[in-house]
Amino acid sequence: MKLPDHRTKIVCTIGPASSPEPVLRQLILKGMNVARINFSHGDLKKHREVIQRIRSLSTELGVTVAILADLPGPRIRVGDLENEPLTIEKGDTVYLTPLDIEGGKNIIPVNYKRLYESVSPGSNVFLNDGFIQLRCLGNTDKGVECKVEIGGYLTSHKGVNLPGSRIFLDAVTDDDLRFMKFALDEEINIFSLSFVESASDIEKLRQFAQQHGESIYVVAKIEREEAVKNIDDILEHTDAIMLARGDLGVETPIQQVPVLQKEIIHKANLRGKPVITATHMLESMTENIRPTRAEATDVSNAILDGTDALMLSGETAVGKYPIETVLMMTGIASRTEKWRNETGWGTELLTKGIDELTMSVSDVIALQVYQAIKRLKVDHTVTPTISGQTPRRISRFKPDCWIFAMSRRQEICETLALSYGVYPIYSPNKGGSWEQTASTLLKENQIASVGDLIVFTEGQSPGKPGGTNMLKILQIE
Ligand SMILES: Nc1ncnc2c1ncn2[C@@H]1O[C@H](COP(=O)(O)OP(=O)(O)OP(=O)(O)O)[C@@H](O)[C@H]1O
Ligand SMILES: CC(=O)C(=O)O
Ligand SMILES: [K+]
Ligand SMILES: [Mg+2]
Repeated sequence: MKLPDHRTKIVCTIGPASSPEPVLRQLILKGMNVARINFSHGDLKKHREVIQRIRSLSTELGVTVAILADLPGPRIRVGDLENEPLTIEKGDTVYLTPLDIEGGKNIIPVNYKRLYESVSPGSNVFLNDGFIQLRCLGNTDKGVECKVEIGGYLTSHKGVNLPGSRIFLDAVTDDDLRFMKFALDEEINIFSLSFVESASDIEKLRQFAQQHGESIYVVAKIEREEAVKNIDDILEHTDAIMLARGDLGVETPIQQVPVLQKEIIHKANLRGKPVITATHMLESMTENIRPTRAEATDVSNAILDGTDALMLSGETAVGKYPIETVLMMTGIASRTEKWRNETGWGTELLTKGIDELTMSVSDVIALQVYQAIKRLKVDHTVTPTISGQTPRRISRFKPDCWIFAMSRRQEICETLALSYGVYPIYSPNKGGSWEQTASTLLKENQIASVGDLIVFTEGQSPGKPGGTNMLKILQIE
């Protein structure tokens, strides 16, 4: 058991650059808490190999590493292009076609059958994360005729966004269900869903899992205008959210992304739902060994906004420096957290508005744990947990001490890999009190020493989730 220097959780997207065993090993040793598998890319055989590799490294190194299966949702993509990259110039006319053909000069295939119905003259179409912008003129025999407003280079399978247009695709597609079945068979129980619009999309995923006898942890990806509008309801139903800034910056005005980030993180914090801030965090490190100043600042600011986790995408999936990128991220995180703990910067925001929420008994206990940590300079928090709720409720305040979450269930430990400052400990604990088990463990691992203050939470009816109703403050003897 070795505690990291940083308490912000690190999510790495795994791709060709990070799949080899030695790279995965280093990523885990340097601070990766969650491995994200993006089912929009790669093939199932490769995914299975990577999943098995991560599991065995996690056991060997004694580090909890959660696996997050990212489902594409109703994602529209460019099809295959004959010659790549295709140069698209401002002022050109191009045709978008739903036919499954190879794209070429001025004709771009799109994997969406009902394209003609979704767009109308004047609609905007964005390609490749919004870097290419088209305006629709109308439907023709050749396809949807579009004028290029902003040109660029296009390669196969890049994303297509139709902000403001109605999309006739299921929120959870057949592909999503196929990927989900595969992931459930691999004993993955953490899923993120792309392009969520409302809480019912989340419920569909849960129902499918239930039909397979599984209960899952859902991360709703906030990347559509609709999701921003429905954020309160989504937070009510989801387990966590991801600020998927890549698509969010195309689907909503990019100028609004920074304030949406702040508002949405705050709302999620208040409700004790973990947040992952994603996309372009250290983007330039995909190619370079040093990030830009703006990127370093972005990482730090997301932490000060109250994010639980930070995500790397291309940086670790296809980048030249996956390990260096994680080290850079954890370095910025530990500096920022130390400073926040010293100055209290932004911490008043973490409790702002909490009085207006209805609170359960365990919410009140969590708030008291936070007060105790602040006022008594508590050294460690220990929370035995069944569902993970108590440690998550404490974690939302981003306190200045580790929250050791002890659970009899490995899959709950994995979900806690997403919560700020939570150190999950899988502990079958057959016989013996949690208090004893925890004190012994912390002493044996030289984490706690004589005189240390520990906050310990407990439920009166052990075995019942949501039953935490006690708080004890103990001194290690
Ligand atoms: N398993 C994989 N195999 C091959 N390439 C991958 C894999 N995962 C990711 N990549 C590459 O890394 C890039 C960045 O990863 P990311 O997960 O952000 O994908 P994206 O397509 O940009 O995002 P999204 O699917 O969430 O819209 C991708 O564009 C893709 O080229
Ligand atoms: C991660 C993701 O899906 C996005 O940023 O759009
Ligand atoms: K995806
Ligand atoms: Mg996206």
